[in-house]
Amino acid sequence: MKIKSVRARVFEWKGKTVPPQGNFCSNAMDLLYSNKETMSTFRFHAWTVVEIETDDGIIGLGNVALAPHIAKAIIDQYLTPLVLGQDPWDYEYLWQRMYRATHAWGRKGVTMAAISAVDLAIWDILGKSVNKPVFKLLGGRTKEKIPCYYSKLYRTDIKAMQDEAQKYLDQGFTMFKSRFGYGPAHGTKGVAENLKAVEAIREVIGYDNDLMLECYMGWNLEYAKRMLPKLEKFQPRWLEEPVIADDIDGYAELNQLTSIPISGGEHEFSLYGFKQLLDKKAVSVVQYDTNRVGGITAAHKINALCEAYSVPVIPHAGQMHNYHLTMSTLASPMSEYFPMFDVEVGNELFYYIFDGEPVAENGFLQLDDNKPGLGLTMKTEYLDQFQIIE
Ligand SMILES: O=C(O)[C@H](O)[C@H](O)[C@@H](O)CO
Ligand SMILES: [Mg+2]
Repeated sequence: MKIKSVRARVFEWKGKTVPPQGNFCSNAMDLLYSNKETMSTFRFHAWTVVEIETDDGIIGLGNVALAPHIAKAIIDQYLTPLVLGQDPWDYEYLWQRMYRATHAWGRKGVTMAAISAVDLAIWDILGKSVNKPVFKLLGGRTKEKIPCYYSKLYRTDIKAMQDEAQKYLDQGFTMFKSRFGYGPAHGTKGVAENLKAVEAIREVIGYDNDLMLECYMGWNLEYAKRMLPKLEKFQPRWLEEPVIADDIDGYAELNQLTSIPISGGEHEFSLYGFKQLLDKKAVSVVQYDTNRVGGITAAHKINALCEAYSVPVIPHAGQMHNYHLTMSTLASPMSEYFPMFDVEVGNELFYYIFDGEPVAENGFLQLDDNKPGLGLTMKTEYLDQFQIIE
């Protein structure tokens, strides 16, 4: 079997979006005095879809959400020539070709995200060519079904957050992730607001359910050191991305500071990036995203690394490419899960582009043993709300 063609298209969402709200989610731009509209630089309203066709007519689907237009350019100009005419079963060799050919300027960020998209499409082909779901090629079914946590609860008014938590508690979720709205730029009032929201959600879900707290790189080491002791009484299962991804020593200091585990990894890349995080004990939960980190070829290796370090893997964002990695290893106890809703930050765009995503039932997800490849097809019902760039 040989790769005959690679097609990368950018799906730009032109449909309805939830307007950005103030203090929606702390983020790396908050520290800048000029940053007026929070999260504006972290709204992903486009997605690049990669379709790789083989000489025997199998089409594999890959995807990338980070800087999709740049990712497409990298795929078109650099990665496609490296995989055309090659056997997709030589996926490690092809991954190394893409990684080494772009090493001088790639390694992390959008280049690794572009490599991930091509790699996902290759694995989709592999599964389809042997009529097996991808997780069966990685280690098979390690769970009867996948526990998942409800991920949203962005900062808004307290009553609305409590109503949202109650709604998904009633749907059977037992694990919830919420976002802080405030950070170092918001002073002691922001600290109080942050604590008020955590307390309010705990009032709804109680202490028999898990609560995870997300900073999305919006704090700094000093602020996080002030906040962690104040958060201990709320027993969060983890505190996520308290500082910017490059502050690995900051992560490591925070991870030893209190009883609260520090999580991260959705902005880390490649096996080497996670070796560094684990060697420094920077995180107690690894959260790569398979469409960023280097695809399935890289994520599968990181799963093994995490197993060796006894650090759980809970991939970012849910989405099918991550579910196969969670299903295929005991090192991954659960998945993140965003239900389908109006396009806001953009993680939800996945539901508008692809068909096949499992819907959580009572806080669990199921994958189909009989659905070959990643198990995704292209959705048509929202196509008129996308501008597609070939
Ligand atoms: O952990 C996450 O889900 C990410 O950090 C979100 O995608 C991001 O939108 C901030 O919540
Ligand atoms: Mg996160």
